[in-house]
Amino acid sequence: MRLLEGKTVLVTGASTGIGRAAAIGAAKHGANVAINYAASAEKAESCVAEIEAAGGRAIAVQGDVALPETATAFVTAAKDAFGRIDVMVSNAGICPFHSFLDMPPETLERTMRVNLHGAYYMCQAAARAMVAQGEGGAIVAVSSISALVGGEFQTHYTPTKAGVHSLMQSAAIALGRHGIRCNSVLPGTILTEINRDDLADQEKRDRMTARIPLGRLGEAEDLAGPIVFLASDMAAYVTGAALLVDGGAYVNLQ
Ligand SMILES: NC(=O)C1=CN([C@@H]2O[C@H](COP(=O)(O)OP(=O)(O)OC[C@H]3O[C@@H](n4cnc5c(N)ncnc54)[C@H](OP(=O)(O)O)[C@@H]3O)[C@@H](O)[C@H]2O)C=CC1
Ligand SMILES: C[C@H](O)[C@@H]1OC(=O)[C@H](O)[C@@H]1O
Repeated sequence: MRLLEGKTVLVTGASTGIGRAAAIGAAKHGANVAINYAASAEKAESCVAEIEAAGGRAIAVQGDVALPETATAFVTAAKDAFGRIDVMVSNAGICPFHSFLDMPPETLERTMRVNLHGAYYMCQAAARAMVAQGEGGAIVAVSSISALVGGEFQTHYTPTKAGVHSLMQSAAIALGRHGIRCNSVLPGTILTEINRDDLADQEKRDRMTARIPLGRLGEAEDLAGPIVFLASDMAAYVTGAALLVDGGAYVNLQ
């Protein structure tokens, strides 16, 4: 069964990793897909090419999500290309690992602007278009297990993920009357570009893996199904929810 047939799905940060897997997963379920990226034009175009090669339709739009104008331009481009907006997957994010006591203010501020402000602007722009359209919609934000637990070298990052989780809860209330559902996924540790250097430390990698009841770190594709589900009418009565996709890591205290 194709869960997103004829819908337009927008995905931020879809040149690589979770966003790319979500975009390709949505296209496999029949969606027309608009992807945003910041720097990786070739990878974004290869995502579009992969979708088109499988018979789908996709466009790539460059833009820094930290800027509010990127959100309006992205939503406008998607609407121009496909005629409507049904789903926003707010995924773009950065995690420049750094110790707390000497955190450079610019690293803190950039992480906040990309991860939290970027999600805010994108979800707001999509919601405005959905309200104007008058047929509801779905927003899925990629938060993190890090919304619930800390990280020594992520003191600038984990608050942004808690913020995204909270944003979906408040937006669910604000947008319920318009038939717009707002949910988040909370990935555990997923092998992508964002943690390639961090997980080059084999001892850390083994330690992280040992905590996971399902016995392995995640792959970007592990998020595609949960995101497509929350975006689809299968989740018609799900809003304000957060779905852990972590192989069981969070519940494994001892
Ligand atoms: N990997 C993990 O373990 C986990 C990841 N997450 C979250 O998943 C999301 C995706 O990360 P992941 O796939 O792992 O990492 P990747 O580094 O593979 O992907 C990040 C994506 O975000 C884009 N991006 C970065 N900065 C900007 C920006 N300013 N404007 C627009 N796009 C931007 C990148 O595009 P470009 O390359 O063009 O710059 C890229 O497409 C993030 O929000 C992250 O916090 C959550 C939990 C766990
Ligand atoms: C980038 C990290 O490896 C990753 O990001 C998250 O949100 C997870 O909690 C992991 O720490």
